Amino acid sequence: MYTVIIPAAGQGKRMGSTKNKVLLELNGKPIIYHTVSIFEKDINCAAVYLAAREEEIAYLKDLLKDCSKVKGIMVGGSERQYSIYNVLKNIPQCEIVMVHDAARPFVSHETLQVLYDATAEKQAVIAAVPVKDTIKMVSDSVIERTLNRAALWQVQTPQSFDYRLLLNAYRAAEQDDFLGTDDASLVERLGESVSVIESDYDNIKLTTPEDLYFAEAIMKKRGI
Ligand SMILES: Nc1ccn([C@@H]2O[C@H](COP(=O)(O)OP(=O)(O)OP(=O)(O)O)[C@@H](O)[C@H]2O)c(=O)n1
Ligand SMILES: C[C@](O)(CO)[C@H](O)COP(=O)(O)O
Repeated sequence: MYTVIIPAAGQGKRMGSTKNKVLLELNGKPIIYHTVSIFEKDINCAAVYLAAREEEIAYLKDLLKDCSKVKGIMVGGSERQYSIYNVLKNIPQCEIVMVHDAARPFVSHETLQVLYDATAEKQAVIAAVPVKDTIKMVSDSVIERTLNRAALWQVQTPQSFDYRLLLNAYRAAEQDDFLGTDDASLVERLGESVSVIESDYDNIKLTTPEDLYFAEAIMKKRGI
């Protein structure tokens, strides 16, 4: 069984909304509700912990009161990494811990199962998809070089780890004042190997307003 940490304490600045984007509704329910519901239904998930903005904790507790796997909602920090760390260091010890963005409400049960099985063998495994576009490094509007697309993956969450390894990685990042944009990068800098499993292109992060159109399309396709 695994524990999942769901960071939900962002602001959604790039979404341009007046409220935290994970509280915006899709099909009559807040995005965070859709995300938590996936883990509530996942047979291998034992416990769900959320990082939330202090002023939204009471609302989330009420919204998620029927989700029996939600064991705690803790206050987040000013950066995604700080939000996750605050939860990670306050949850009961477990074997496998996953981190999944509240803003990714379309992760599939198949991806969760593949990640879970892989983490039994490897200590760090993340969901990702092969990059579809050609990616170039640009400096001052001039191309420096074209990267080898065959080696590029666009990383997502869930990111799944041996609990001790992730805790050590977060502690080391704090000590070194390192701020990463995902959890794997904290483990990578310890020199530990992180594996990738192929997820799917529906597992988008709702980041900018146009992502809401894609979300509508994904829900329509799934008959939600
Ligand atoms: N201080 C923060 C920042 C982000 N997150 C969470 O981390 C996930 C991924 O972050 P992102 O998509 O960047 O969300 P925001 O930080 O809200 O977006 P923006 O950067 O546009 O403000 C989201 O579920 C978000 O709620 C968090 O828990 N604490
Ligand atoms: C963890 C993540 O979802 C992987 O794509 C992403 O890096 C979150 O970063 P953001 O900078 O908060 O969008």
